[in-house]
Amino acid sequence: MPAPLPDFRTVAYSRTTLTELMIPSYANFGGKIHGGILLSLMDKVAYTCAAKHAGNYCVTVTVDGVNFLQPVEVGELVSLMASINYVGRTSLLVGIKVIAENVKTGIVKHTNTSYFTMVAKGDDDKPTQVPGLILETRNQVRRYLEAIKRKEMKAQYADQFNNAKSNLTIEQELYKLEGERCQIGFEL
Ligand SMILES: CC(=O)SCCNC(=O)CCNC(=O)[C@H](O)C(C)(C)COP(=O)(O)OP(=O)(O)OC[C@H]1O[C@@H](n2cnc3c(N)ncnc32)[C@H](O)[C@@H]1OP(=O)(O)O
Repeated sequence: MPAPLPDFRTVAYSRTTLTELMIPSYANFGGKIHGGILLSLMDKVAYTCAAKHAGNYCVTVTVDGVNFLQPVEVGELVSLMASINYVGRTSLLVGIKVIAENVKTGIVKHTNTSYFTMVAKGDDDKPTQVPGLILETRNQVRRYLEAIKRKEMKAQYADQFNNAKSNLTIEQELYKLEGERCQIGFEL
């Protein structure tokens, strides 16, 4: 029988940093690192952090805030710092900060901060409860509260967008295409 999970774990318990050298095979035709490589590394560090907190395998459910703000170059050292910002019953929100360092100049750039929602799965492959989170600093409390706000606002946005989509009629909104860079290539 597996050992019972503790009721609560600290943020520090699962905090994870992954550092990887950007090698030439990671580059796109323009010589910069593929976004997909960075996404894959982000998924890896999110998984490690979430699984460590949960004490179980986890799956990625949603990814928020992926904006590649600055290109990453071959030869740079990319570090991905992940920590648990929030826990629900079976879900965890992992915040990931990505930085890239030029080893010659020492210049460090912040390339993005993203949020991965992961869900812990039990041996039956069903979502399973995760330990609660012990918040030990004001920053951890702030991140937890931000995560609650993010969840509330996402739910509101999803409702509003679904509503707007179901009320959308082409005839009423057609005027919005004026000035857009598209042409209607059939008879409406
Ligand atoms: C493209 C890829 O590579 S995907 C990579 C790997 N990812 C996967 O395989 C995930 C596949 N998806 C799944 O297995 C399922 O949809 C699950 C486990 C994520 C959710 O299963 P469900 O049957 O909907 O479970 P349930 O309704 O109990 O929700 C479980 C948790 O997920 C959360 N959840 C479900 N959908 C979402 C969503 N869209 N956004 C945020 N959280 C979500 C729920 O809020 C709940 O969290 P809580 O327990 O903390 O309150």
